[in-house]
Amino acid sequence: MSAQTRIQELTDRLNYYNDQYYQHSRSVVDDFTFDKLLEELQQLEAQYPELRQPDSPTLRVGGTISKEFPTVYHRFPMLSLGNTYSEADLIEFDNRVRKGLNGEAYEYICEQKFDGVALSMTYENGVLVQGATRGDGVRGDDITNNIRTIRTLPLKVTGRFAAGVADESTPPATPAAEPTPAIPSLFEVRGEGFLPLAEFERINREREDIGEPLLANPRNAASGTFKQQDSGSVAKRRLDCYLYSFLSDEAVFKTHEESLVRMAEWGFNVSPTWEKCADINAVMAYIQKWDTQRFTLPLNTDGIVIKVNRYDQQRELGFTAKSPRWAIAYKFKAAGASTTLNSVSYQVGRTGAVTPVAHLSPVLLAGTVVKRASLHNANEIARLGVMLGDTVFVEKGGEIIPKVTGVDLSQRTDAVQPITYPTECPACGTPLVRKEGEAHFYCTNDKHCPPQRQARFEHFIQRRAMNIESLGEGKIELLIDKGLVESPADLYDLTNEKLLGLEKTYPAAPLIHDDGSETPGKARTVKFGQKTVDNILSAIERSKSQSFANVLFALGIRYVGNTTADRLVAYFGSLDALMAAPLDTLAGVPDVGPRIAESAYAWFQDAENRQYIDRLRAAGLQFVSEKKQVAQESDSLAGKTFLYTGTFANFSRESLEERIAANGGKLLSGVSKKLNYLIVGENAGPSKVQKAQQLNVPMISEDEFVAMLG
Ligand SMILES: NC(=O)c1ccc[n+]([C@@H]2O[C@H](COP(=O)([O-])OP(=O)(O)OC[C@H]3O[C@@H](n4cnc5c(N)ncnc54)[C@H](O)[C@@H]3O)[C@@H](O)[C@H]2O)c1
Ligand SMILES: [Zn+2]
Repeated sequence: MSAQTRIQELTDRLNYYNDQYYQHSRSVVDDFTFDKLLEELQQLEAQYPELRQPDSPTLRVGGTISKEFPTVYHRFPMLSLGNTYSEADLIEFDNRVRKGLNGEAYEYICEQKFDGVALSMTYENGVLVQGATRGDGVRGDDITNNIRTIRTLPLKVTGRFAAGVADESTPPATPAAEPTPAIPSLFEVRGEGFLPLAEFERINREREDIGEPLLANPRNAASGTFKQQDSGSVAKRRLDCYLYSFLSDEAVFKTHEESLVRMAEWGFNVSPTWEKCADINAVMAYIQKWDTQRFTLPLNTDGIVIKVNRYDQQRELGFTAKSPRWAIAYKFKAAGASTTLNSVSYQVGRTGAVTPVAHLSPVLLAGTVVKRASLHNANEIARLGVMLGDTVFVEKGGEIIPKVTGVDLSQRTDAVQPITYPTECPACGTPLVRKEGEAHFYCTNDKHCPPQRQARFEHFIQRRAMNIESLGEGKIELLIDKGLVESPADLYDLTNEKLLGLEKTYPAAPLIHDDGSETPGKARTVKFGQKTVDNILSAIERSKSQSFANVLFALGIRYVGNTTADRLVAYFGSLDALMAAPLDTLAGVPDVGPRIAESAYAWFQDAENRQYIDRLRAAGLQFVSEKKQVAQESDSLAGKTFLYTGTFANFSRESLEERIAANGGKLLSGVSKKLNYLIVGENAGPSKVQKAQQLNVPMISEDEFVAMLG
C-alpha cells in the first residue's frame, strides 16, 4: 500500500473513531488501538509532510461542538495531551524538557489521568457562571445547567477576593507566613467530569432490574450524561468532577503545586493523589506505585499525567498545535494476563438474559487473583473463536469482573474442545430464544424460572417499590424454597403460623485467597423467630399504603422504572385508566416512548398478569393516585394542548403539569402541528424552540401561561 493511501485511510478511520467517541460516546476500538493508529499516522506524516490531509486528526483536538447546546469560545484553548505507553518515551520527554529549559533546575507534579470528560468552569466574582465541554479545543458546548448538578462543585467560592470584590461572609485574612493569594474576580478551573464507579454500578443495577440495556463503561456514560438536554435527569446520575487546573489573566500562582493546594482550600474537589517529583526517577516510582493502586480509586484512571511544576518554565516550553510541551500522559496498558480456560458456565440474569462465564486457572491480575471472567454472549465467543482448554488473555478494565479478550493460538493443542452453547435455560429448561437485534439468548419463563422469580421478588420488596426490606438477605429465598410463595401476591397470604420457626442453613461459599487456594467459608443459617416474623408481617401490612406509583413500579414491567411509573401515574391517575389506554395514548405520555408503551401494553394484555393484579387489588394495594384526585380548578385551558421546555420560577415540572391538567389542558409529548402552545422557561432546549418556530407554534412565557389560567 502506498503511503498516500495509508495516510488517507488512517485519517478517515481516526476521524470516524473521534466522531463516535466524542459525539456519540461510543468506543469502536479500544484506546490502545486508537493511540497506536494515531502514532502510525504521526510517523507517516513526519516522513511525508506533503501528504498530510487538511483534516488530519494529528492537528487538532478530537472533539467538536454540537447543535444541541449553545456554543462558547474558550478564553484559553483546551488542549489535548501528548501520550505514550513506554518509559523510554518518558526519558525522552524529560530530555526535551531539560534541553528546553537550558539546564535550569525543574520539578514535576504527577497526577492521575482521570478517565472522564474534560470540563471548564468560569467563575465571576466567585460565582459559577459557565460550564463547558472541551469541544474542538477552541469552542465547546455550554452545558452550565448540567455542570451545576455536580454536588462537589462549588456554585459560589468564598474567601478573600482581589480588590473590587466585596465578600462580607468571610473575615479579613489573618497575616500568615505565606499569605493566601486573593481570589481573582474572573477565573477558570478545569477538571475531569466523571461518573464514580459505585454510581455507575448502581445505575446499571437499576437498569438491569427494569430490563434496560446496560451502560458500556463509566467514561462513555459520563460523556453521554453531560450531553443530555434535561438537567433533571442529569442530576439523578451523581456525576463528580476532579479539578486539576486553574487559569486567570492575573498571575495568582507561581507553580502548579500551589494552584492545587489553593483550589482545594477554596472548596474545589482536588484528588489528593498528586505528588511532587524531584526528577524523572521519582516520576517512575509514582507510576509504579499507581500501576496497581489505581484500582482502589473511586473512578477509572487510564494513566498518569506528568507536568512541569513552575509556570514560568511551562511558558518557556510552550505548546504544539495540539498539546503542551511541558506535560505528557503516560498511559497504562489495560492490565492483562494469560491463563487456561477450563470450563464455561451459564448464568441466568434477572431479566432472563443468559451470560456465559469463563472459569479459569487462577491467575494474578492487577493485584488480585482472577478465576472467572466474562465472555459476554454467544456472539463474543464466536468472535474470539475460543475453545475449552485454550490459553486465553484476560483484561481488567473498570468493571469488577475481568473479561476474556483473546486467544493465544500459539498455545493451542489438539486437546481443545468446542464450547457448546446451551439451547435450554440452565435454570429451568425452557428453550432459549434470541430476539431480533440482541446479542443475548433469553429464557422467556419470566414468572417461574428460579433466578428470574427471585429477581422479581427482590424488585418487589425494594424500598422504592413496596418497601418490605425486612424480607431481604436470604429470607425470600427461604420462603420460595419452603413453597410458601411463588408470586409476590402470595406475600399477602402469609401468616404468623406459616412463618414462625422456619429455618434453613445455606452452604458456605468457598473463600478464595490471594494465592488462588480455597478454604471453606462459614455456613449461614436463617431462622424465623417471633421478632423476625413480626417485622416481616408488619412491613407487609404497611406496604399496602405505598403509593400507586410505587405499586406500578413494583409490578416489574420491563422498562418501567421509577420515573416512568411517576409519569404514567401523573397522566392516568388510576390503574383502570392505564389498563384501558390504547397503545398510542400510552406512547403519547410525556417521556414515554413507543418502546416503553409497547412493553407496558403487552404486559397488561397477559392473562396471568391480570390475575396477579386482581390478587394484589384484593390484598388492598393502592391502584389509584391520590394526587390525581385533586379537584379540577377551572376549564380555562380546555381544548388546548401544551408542552414546556426549560425551568420555571414558580413551577416544578410536576406542578406545571398538574396546573395544566387541573385547568382542563392537555400535555403533549413533543412539538407537532397539534401543539397549541410551547411554554418557554429559562435555559429552554434549543431543539424544541427551533421546531416550534418551524411549525409556527406560538411560544409563551411563564407569565403568559399564568395569565391564561385566569
Ligand atoms: N477508543 C476510541 O475509539 C477513541 C476515540 C478517540 C479518542 N480515544 C481516546 O482518547 C484519547 C484522546 O483524547 P484526548 O485528546 O482527550 O487526550 P487524552 O485524553 O489522552 O488527554 C487529554 C485529556 O486528559 C484529561 N485529563 C485527565 N486527567 C488529567 C489531569 N490530571 N491533568 C490534565 N488532564 C487530564 C483531560 O480531559 C484532557 O482533556 C486517545 O488517546 C484515545 O485513548 C479513544
Ligand atoms: Zn429459565
